[in-house]
Amino acid sequence: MLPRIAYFGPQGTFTEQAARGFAADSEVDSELLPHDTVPAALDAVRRGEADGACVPVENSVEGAVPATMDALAEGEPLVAVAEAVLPVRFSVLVRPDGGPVRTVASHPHALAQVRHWLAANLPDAAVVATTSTSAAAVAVLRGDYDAAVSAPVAVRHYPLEVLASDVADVSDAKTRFLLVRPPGVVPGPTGRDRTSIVVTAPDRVGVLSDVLTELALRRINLTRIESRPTKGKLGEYRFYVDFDGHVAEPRVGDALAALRRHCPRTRFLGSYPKAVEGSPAPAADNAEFVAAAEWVARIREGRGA
Ligand SMILES: O=C(O)C(=O)Cc1ccccc1
Repeated sequence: MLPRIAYFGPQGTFTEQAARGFAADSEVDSELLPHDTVPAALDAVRRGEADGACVPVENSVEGAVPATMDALAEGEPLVAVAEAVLPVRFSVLVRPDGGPVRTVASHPHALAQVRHWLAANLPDAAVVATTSTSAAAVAVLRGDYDAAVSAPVAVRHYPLEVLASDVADVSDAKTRFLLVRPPGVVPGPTGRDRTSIVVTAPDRVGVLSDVLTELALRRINLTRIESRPTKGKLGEYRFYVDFDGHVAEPRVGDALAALRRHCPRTRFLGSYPKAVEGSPAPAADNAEFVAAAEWVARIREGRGA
């Protein structure tokens, strides 16, 4: 389906593992193209150099990945067609000839997830943020830092040694990744789908409540809401909203139309199968929406009351 998949790299990131999973599910052999930042991976798709991009979107311990959220809300629209959830446990990598560990580098999300481990095991090491976990491994190889908190696969790509493996303050931490591509025909509903949108709320009383009420009225289960500043006016926010259901379902379509009336700056970020079983499948209530729409149609056609 997507012959060229850009991903947040370089080689050996957790995102590469997720991209490999998406590639394995594809009917075609996909080429995986590493990019050093999330915006660079997304821009490769916008420029037509890749057919899709795999990016991290949120983590069960650290929350949203802001770089992904901002880059999906701005620029040419991209739409998610699949998600993956991976367990996240880290390896701490050092140079084989390395001496004492004075500096430890990694992606801020990784560092936040091993804070206790670092305090207990490398209390004197200075902590340095890098663009990704594997960028940290590359920097250690170069001699910039002494240790990298990396994905376990990174050691297959870089000649480093494992100082510690299976490192995580929270043992069942998970990260969610999206596969996005330019807008096209939305893959059909599976009965266990998620829809993602980003809403820029006008500055007026009750607007967020209006948005959430449109979902609640239709018994649509909200699965995530995050706010980020628009970077324009102080106090102006975007809301990233995920909920159960698919745009093809009447009640989801109704809700989206109603939301858009409250917030004309609403962007559709995709309807795609959920990677994890969560709340009940939303299909059960669609029949009510279809029956109600048919009733109105009959009235309009003079066939009922
Ligand atoms: O840097 C990586 O390896 C990523 O893919 C981002 C990330 C960082 C920390 C946990 C999960 C994903």
